[in-house]
Amino acid sequence: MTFDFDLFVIGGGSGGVRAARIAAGEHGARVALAEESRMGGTCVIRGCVPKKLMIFASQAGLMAEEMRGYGWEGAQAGRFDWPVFKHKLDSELNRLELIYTANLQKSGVQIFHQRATIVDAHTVALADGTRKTAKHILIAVGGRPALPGIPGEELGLISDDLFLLDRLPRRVLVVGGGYIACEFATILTGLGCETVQVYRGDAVLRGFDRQMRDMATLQLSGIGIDLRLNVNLTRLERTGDQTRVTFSDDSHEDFDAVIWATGRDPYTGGLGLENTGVHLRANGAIQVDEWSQTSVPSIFAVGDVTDRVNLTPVAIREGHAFADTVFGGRARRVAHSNIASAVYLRPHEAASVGLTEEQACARGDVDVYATTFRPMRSMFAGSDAKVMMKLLVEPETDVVLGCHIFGPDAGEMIQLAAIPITMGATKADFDATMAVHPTAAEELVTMRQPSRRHRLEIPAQAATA
Ligand SMILES: Cc1cc2nc3c(=O)[nH]c(=O)nc-3n(C[C@H](O)[C@H](O)[C@H](O)COP(=O)(O)OP(=O)(O)OC[C@H]3O[C@@H](n4cnc5c(N)ncnc54)[C@H](O)[C@@H]3O)c2cc1C
Ligand SMILES: NC(=O)c1ccc[n+]([C@@H]2O[C@H](COP(=O)([O-])OP(=O)(O)OC[C@H]3O[C@@H](n4cnc5c(N)ncnc54)[C@H](O)[C@@H]3O)[C@@H](O)[C@H]2O)c1
Repeated sequence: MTFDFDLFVIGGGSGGVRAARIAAGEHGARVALAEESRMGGTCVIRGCVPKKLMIFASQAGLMAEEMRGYGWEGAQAGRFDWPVFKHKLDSELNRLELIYTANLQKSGVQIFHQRATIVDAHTVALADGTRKTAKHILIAVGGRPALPGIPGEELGLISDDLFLLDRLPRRVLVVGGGYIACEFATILTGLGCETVQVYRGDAVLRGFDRQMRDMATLQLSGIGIDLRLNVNLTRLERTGDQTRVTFSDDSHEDFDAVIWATGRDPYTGGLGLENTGVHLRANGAIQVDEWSQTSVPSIFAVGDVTDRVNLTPVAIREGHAFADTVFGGRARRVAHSNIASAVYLRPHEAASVGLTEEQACARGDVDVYATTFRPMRSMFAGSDAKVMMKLLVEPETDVVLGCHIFGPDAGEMIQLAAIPITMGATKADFDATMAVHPTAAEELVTMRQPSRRHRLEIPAQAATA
């Protein structure tokens, strides 16, 4: 049977673009890619990139405050001009989008700027009605913001909208306690919006190390966010140009904007998967094996649509491994353990790799080397901001199971700590490493004694059995 293409990729985001470029450019496959929106996907257009630029923009007030502590009398952030920033941001995203498109073209990928759906195991339908056949189909359609399912939810904004606003809201409510909610609340308050963040749990960043969650929770309030914990919303209504929010205790308040940051769902609806027999998980994510292959042998899926670890570098690795395996004759799997990540808060970021203290305790014995301190940089300026560094070590093997850093540029630090930890480094390897002085990161190689030792309690019956 002959096909129009060796590979048809649906979705021009992190995973899809990498897979298409490697399959076509390095392995000589005939590749097509369909993108219904802008090339680059979530990360480039409405995620990591614009978000990080906004984080940088948002830190002027904190920097001015710090500099006043260093003797720069009267240092002020000045007035933030959203239209000026927005214009620059738009130009930057246009530039990146063009680069992504050009790189695909240079690799020989045929691009269709339209939505694609699946007709059968080897056929894709484009929005203009044409059909294309391919030996393999790669689904890399990503995710979409999830709404909480309450009356009036359509009156709220989603994360995509933040990057499109004509003007910033004066008073804004951010709902959620995950990566997006915490980063967005940090951005908005830093840019001068009166920011309320509500979260239904007792500490933000569920899934992260508890001690770090507590520090992040404290910091959000410390930078001026009105953070309210153990709170839910029950309804949204329009009142003039305001959005009226009713909370779970029946109180209500008006905001210029409400932003949902209540998670993301795999974007599998309306994709035609019912025509194929591709198995989905309960949350709509595409079920794949270790090779990113679905239950239909010719169809593969990578990135957020598979809901494994929803981060850009993971989608890129999965796309690359797929292309090498299927078109390059080089079987490659992606290890989904020890994946480092960072939450870009200000002034201190929260960054992690490996097990949390809670996970390590549940798994077995663990020695915790942890320190919290005021770093010289902020202490001199008169700030109370504390840094936390933590290494979790398995006593029997001395292997470092996890590392957690809450501090300035923790994202940069965790990237480097992730290398030895991925290699299986022991605490002795960390100890043998000479410190770089004076840095905050030197604590990672100078913590001598465990702060606490957790030992797995073995039930008496099991111990004597
Ligand atoms: C606000 C925000 C901030 C983030 N920050 C970070 C961060 O700092 N670090 C990090 O690692 N990750 C971050 N992420 C997560 C990261 O963006 C995703 O994990 C990553 O983009 C997933 O890549 P993907 O290829 O799976 O999907 P996407 O990048 O979402 O790409 C999917 C593409 O498919 C297109 N598409 C969908 N359906 C169709 C169709 N039927 N036909 C044609 N095209 C289609 C979409 O338009 C989209 O362009 C962030 C996410 C958000 C929302
Ligand atoms: N810095 C980064 O690397 C970065 C930044 C942003 C996003 N991301 C990726 O994108 C993914 C999605 O981010 P996210 O913040 O949307 O998801 P998330 O899963 O991290 O957080 C969702 C939050 O919404 C809350 N929530 C869910 N349903 C709710 C409801 N009905 N009412 C009230 N609260 C509710 C949850 O308790 C949770 O706090 C992340 O898991 C991450 O993988 C990464």
